[in-house]
Amino acid sequence: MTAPASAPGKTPELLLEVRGLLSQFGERVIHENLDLELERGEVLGVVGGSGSGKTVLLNSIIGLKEPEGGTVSVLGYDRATMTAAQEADIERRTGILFQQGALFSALSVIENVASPLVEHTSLPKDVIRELAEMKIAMVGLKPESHHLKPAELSGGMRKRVGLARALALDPELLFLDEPTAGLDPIGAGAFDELIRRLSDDLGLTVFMITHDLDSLYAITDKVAVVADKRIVAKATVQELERSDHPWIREYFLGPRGRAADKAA
Ligand SMILES: Nc1ncnc2c1ncn2[C@@H]1O[C@H](COP(=O)(O)OP(=O)(O)OP(=O)(O)O)[C@@H](O)[C@H]1O
Repeated sequence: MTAPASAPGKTPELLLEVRGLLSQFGERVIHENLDLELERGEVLGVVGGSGSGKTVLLNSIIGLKEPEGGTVSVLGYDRATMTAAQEADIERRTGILFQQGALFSALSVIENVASPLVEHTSLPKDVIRELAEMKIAMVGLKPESHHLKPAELSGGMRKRVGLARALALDPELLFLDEPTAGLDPIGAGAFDELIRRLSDDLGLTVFMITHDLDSLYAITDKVAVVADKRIVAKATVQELERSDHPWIREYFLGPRGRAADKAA
């Protein structure tokens, strides 16, 4: 069992605060009045139907999409008013694992993992190399992988390299976009375990978009549900199983949901 995200009686520290988010593409409204909070130490799963706006939400949080309304604060900085130095601070203190890994295809595994250290620190080359080697070991890859190029890796290995790179700068906040998509159930289970262990050992706060019910049961503290253009619920999976919302009921109490519950 993991410790609760915040001690009782203590005001939780919010690493992420989204208020009244409005997201649009032309006339098309994706989010309206969306609120979401993430406390330090929390592992949050983000679910929702296909096209419900999970990736657009992630992009609004990490600064890839400008919101049409509302506020987005990351690590206490308001995205709309932050300075370039504050934005760089966020970049240093957050890690992102994109769905396809987004590795540099021309670079080797170790060069990919080292790239944030090269960009954001002035550490000597040998120290950068050592730190990158450490992160690669941390995600369970062998030294033999160091010189391989992304095209020479399996899907699961590519995800691990992406995770090692996301962890390169020892982030406080980690964003994962469908980390187990495309992995077989055993590979996905191992990846879930890895993320939970890293979050427990390093005190990482995690925002994880997923379709994977097993992941939700295995590693999240809470799950936020994107539906009806907003977050309709943020609760534990056990609480969500008792929800009246039709999409949540179908998702958690349909045949797939029941199987994941049993396996957990
Ligand atoms: N650049 C864009 N221009 C226009 N519409 C977009 C753009 N990006 C996303 N959308 C629309 O926004 C909606 C939400 O997309 P989003 O990718 O966030 O969904 P999602 O919940 O992540 O879906 P999935 O689970 O299938 O990945 C979709 O209807 C999509 O077509």
